[in-house]
Amino acid sequence: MQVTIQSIIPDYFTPASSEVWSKNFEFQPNSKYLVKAVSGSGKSSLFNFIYGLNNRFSGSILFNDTSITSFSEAEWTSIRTQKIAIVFQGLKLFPELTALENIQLKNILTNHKTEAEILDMMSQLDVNQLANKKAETLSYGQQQRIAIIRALCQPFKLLLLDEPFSHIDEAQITNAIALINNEVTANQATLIIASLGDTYNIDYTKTILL
Ligand SMILES: Nc1ncnc2c1ncn2[C@@H]1O[C@H](COP(=O)(O)OP(=O)(O)OP(=O)(O)O)[C@@H](O)[C@H]1O
Repeated sequence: MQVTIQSIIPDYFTPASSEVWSKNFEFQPNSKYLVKAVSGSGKSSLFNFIYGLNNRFSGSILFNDTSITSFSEAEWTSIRTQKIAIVFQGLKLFPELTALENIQLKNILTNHKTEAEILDMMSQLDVNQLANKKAETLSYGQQQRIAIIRALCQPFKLLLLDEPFSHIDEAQITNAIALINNEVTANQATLIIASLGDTYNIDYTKTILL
């Protein structure tokens, strides 16, 4: 999916000069981007704009050739189930649900992965033994790995990851990147990772500064 941003500026803060704010930029289909941002430069805002959770900006965002302001709530629901997957900086897991129940939330709607496939993904990230534990009982790094797997258990053409590895050790980051790369390729999707500084070992099409 092509995502075009045209002269976007948040309504509620004045960003510093960057390669994104106030500029025109196209995130191309089947491409990988690192968005490097210092804290407070607005990367969570950018992701919330693209995900349709926050419309407090001027300028335009287009998916392929369609402005996102034209989407109805029903269309956004469909987009968030079928087209865009996300790992929020704050993860947004449901604390009372188990790890597996959290992962299944969108998968149940789309039948994208079998339970065996999900458990295999969990074992690749060494969280399979946590499947039946409530999310609130897991460490933050374990929750991050659950949130990553949840994002991968739906169809998507765009995967947004907001500091997804901040509490994960090197070995598990390597495993997570392998899993993410596989699923991005299988879905023929665009990947956008936001990071405060780490670049990770990913074959980016482009790194942009926010
Ligand atoms: N809903 C809001 N209303 C008003 N100001 C906001 C709102 N959300 C964010 N801001 C402000 O906008 C700026 C960017 O916030 P944002 O969370 O997008 O940055 P960020 O780069 O993701 O930050 P961090 O990496 O520290 O989480 C900050 O100055 C923040 O205080």
